[in-house]
Amino acid sequence: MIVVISGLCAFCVYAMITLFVAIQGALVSQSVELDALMSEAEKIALESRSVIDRLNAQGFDQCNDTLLAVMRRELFHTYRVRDIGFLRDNTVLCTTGQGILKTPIKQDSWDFISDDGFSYWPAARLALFDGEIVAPIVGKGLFNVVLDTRWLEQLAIANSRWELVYRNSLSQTQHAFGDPGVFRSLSKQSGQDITLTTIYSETCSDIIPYCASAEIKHTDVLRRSQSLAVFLAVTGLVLGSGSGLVSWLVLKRRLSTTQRIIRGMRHDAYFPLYQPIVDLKSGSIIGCEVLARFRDTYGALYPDEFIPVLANIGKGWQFTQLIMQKTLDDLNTRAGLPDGFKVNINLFPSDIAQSRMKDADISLALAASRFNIAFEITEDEHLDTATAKDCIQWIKANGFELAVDDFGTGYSNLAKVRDLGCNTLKIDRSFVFDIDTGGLGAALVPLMVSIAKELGMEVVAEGVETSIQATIVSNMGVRFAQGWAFGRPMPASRLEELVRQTS
Ligand SMILES: Nc1nc2c(ncn2[C@@H]2O[C@@H]3COP(=O)(O)O[C@H]4[C@@H](O)[C@H](n5cnc6c(=O)[nH]c(N)nc65)O[C@@H]4COP(=O)(O)O[C@H]3[C@H]2O)c(=O)[nH]1
Repeated sequence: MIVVISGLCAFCVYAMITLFVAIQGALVSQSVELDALMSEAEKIALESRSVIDRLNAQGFDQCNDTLLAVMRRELFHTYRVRDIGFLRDNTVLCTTGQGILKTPIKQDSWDFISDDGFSYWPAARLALFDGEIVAPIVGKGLFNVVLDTRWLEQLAIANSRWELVYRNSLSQTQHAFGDPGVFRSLSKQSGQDITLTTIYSETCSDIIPYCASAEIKHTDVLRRSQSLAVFLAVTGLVLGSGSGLVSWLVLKRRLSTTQRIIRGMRHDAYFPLYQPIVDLKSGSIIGCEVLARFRDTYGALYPDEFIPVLANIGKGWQFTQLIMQKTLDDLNTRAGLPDGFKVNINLFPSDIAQSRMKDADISLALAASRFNIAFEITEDEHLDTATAKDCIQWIKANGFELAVDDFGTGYSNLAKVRDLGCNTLKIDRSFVFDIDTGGLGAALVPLMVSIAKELGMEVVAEGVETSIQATIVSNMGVRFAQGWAFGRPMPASRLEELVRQTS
């Protein structure tokens, strides 16, 4: 579902961007085409008006062969006039196309008249060269001309509706050519307007009293450019499915964290780091806590991710043995670490509850090592069983120490700690982090210290990040501490170096 949604989202975003680009492109080409339309309209208007003015200036008052010859010569020299007519009293008497008319044609009254006296018939129906055509006519005095608008039609914007209007000195407009009603008269001299459905442009000429406008629907922008639509569809599909694929891979990778954690056991992904434990009085490093790390080809995972999974899938003991063995391999050869150096190793509650530790080869190897091994356990209901108690007895009888981890959180309480016969109490870092600003720890740590002393236990403060915190917990009677103030979890070689420096 996420894959489909993400693919669709990517497709929509992409489609919107492409549509926006296409609309901007359409707007630009609409303006260019409109300018070309206007320029052609200027040529038609100027040419037709000058033909009419020249003929009127020659003083003919009747239609004869001389006039027809003059009219035909004029027609011959024009590009944008198709026919010239001579008329009197609104009746066409002769035309360049048909000569002197046997039956003169009564001219309809004009649709509009310009400020300088030119009459217009924007869509006249007329017989021309034996055919009936619809063409604009303009006339003044004794002459009118049929305009050749084929260039205009060719220039007209495909799929766009467009209109050419005459604008008089009072800014009133009259339809002259194209699709009636398109022109809206934006208040500016020329302008553009994009609405939700259409793209509209208009421009007015400085030379002739005409304005041109064009309008295209957004949907037609794509229809107009079929190749753009195909491009949009293909690349959109590629992008949409690509994005879907990426989310699928991310999802798959996430889902397979458990697989990575399991595979990591076989592929040597786990290794231990060591965090120093410091004697606050002397400042020397008296031991370390073993903290597991995970790294495979996809990157690192942290204990908060893999420890609960390992516990859930029943791989706790296998993992504990692996870390113990690596710890021994790492530390045994480090001459810089003194005999009796304290090494704290974390156990899963199940390692004890199922008595895994008892008589295991790795437990015996640890017992035989030159280090003072302490097992860190978090108080847990499973430790109340007879099997667990038997295992704890075995642990103590074999010279190991027990430390209660994260004291003050979860199930831990002092009565149980006393019953288990723990040697060390590790105060959880949540009591330390705000101890210098009078947090909960400021009140509770002295209490924990005094009870631990009564029970004959050592106290380690976890998560000491600053020297101020170290001084405060030390003043509260805490003897040992662990935290970034003394070093982050580090490789054995670095630990050995630090021990040498501080001893
Ligand atoms: N904010 C802060 N954090 C500090 C500071 N100093 C140390 N820490 C972090 O606090 C955690 C202390 O270990 P933990 O309480 O035993 O808590 C451990 C432990 O319960 C468990 N764990 C780690 N390694 C093992 C292992 O090998 N076996 C088992 N069973 N559990 C392990 O995972 C927990 C988390 O381990 P990490 O992520 O390594 O986190 C470590 C350590 O990196 C500090 O000054 N400030």
